[in-house]
Amino acid sequence: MRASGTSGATVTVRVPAKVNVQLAVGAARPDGFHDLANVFLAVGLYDEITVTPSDALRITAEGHDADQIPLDGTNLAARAAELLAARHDIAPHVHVHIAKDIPVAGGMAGGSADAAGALLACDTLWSTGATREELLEICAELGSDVPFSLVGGAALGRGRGELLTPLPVGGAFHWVFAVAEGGLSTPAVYGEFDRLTEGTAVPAPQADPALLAALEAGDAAALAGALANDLQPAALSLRPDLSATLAAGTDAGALAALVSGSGPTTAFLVKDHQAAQQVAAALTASGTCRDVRLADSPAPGATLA
Ligand SMILES: C[C@](O)(CO)[C@H](O)COP(=O)(O)OP(=O)(O)OC[C@H]1O[C@@H](n2ccc(N)nc2=O)[C@H](O)[C@@H]1O
Ligand SMILES: Nc1ncnc2c1ncn2[C@@H]1O[C@H](COP(=O)(O)OP(=O)(O)OP(=O)(O)O)[C@@H](O)[C@H]1O
Repeated sequence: MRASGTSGATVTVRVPAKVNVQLAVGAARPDGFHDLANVFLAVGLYDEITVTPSDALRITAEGHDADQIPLDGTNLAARAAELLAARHDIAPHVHVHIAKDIPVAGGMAGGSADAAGALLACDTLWSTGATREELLEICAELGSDVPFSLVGGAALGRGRGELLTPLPVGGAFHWVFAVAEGGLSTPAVYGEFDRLTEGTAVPAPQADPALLAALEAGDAAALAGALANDLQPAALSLRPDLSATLAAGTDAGALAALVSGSGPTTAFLVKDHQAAQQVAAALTASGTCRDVRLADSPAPGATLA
């Protein structure tokens, strides 16, 4: 096994959050996952992952909600470092520092971003020579959303969301995010989807051509008309209070509103930065969320800082 230290070098990677502009969910598969047509869009809220050679694998975190993530081997960033190291016969002796800005357990793929960031940072630090395909394979092992965190931009995720096809985006889209009190467990939301659809024929998930065309054209009004999240009824069933947040944003002039992924963060598509300020102010005044964030899309994937 080769030593992992490279003369005190430090590598920093910046990784975006995501919103699912379409999340079409099929029936549960025998392995417990659901087949998806998952249209990911990376948004400009970022976590920053810094890795430094150390005498053992160590995780530290700072920033918003940093106290809510585990600092042991269950942290997805630690698992990413370990998986890459094991494949390349390297000792995973690295200090991974996570500067967190993506809401935790909010349906914005914060943990997935940290995993993709740690993977790219360690790969750079250790000069493993891994191909992009190998990194994507490790990402898929870490979680369904992790490949997209590496790639960024916009992409259609098939399978359980890990099989990506990049999508063209013809312009900038502006978003306001309302961060809810507490979090929602992703398996619990998929479980609630199963409960709500029990006894019905769940159709095979398909990407909506009108939504893909709106993305390609950079047409916010058309995208607003096509936004869809099959997990939204399940998230609202577990968190009925989110309806008031959705209403507060649409009443304030958002083009459209939806639950972000498995929630409980809610996402508001707006026309421009002025509308974003207006919707953000109304959401804050509504008292229906604990924080409000503005972000543009698309954003690049995991990038060396
Ligand atoms: C809701 C989304 O964020 C939308 O992008 C993702 O589908 C969830 O992706 P993720 O958090 O990376 O999820 P994973 O860590 O792969 O899986 C966590 C759990 O979510 C459920 N899960 C996840 C993905 C999927 N296609 N079907 C599922 O049923 C399963 O119960 C799984 O055990
Ligand atoms: N590096 C990490 N950052 C955030 N959460 C992590 C991390 N590692 C493990 N976790 C755990 O994973 C759980 C999900 O957190 P995360 O922020 O990824 O949720 P999410 O944004 O809803 O994910 P997704 O949108 O992919 O479903 C949390 O309960 C947290 O304790």
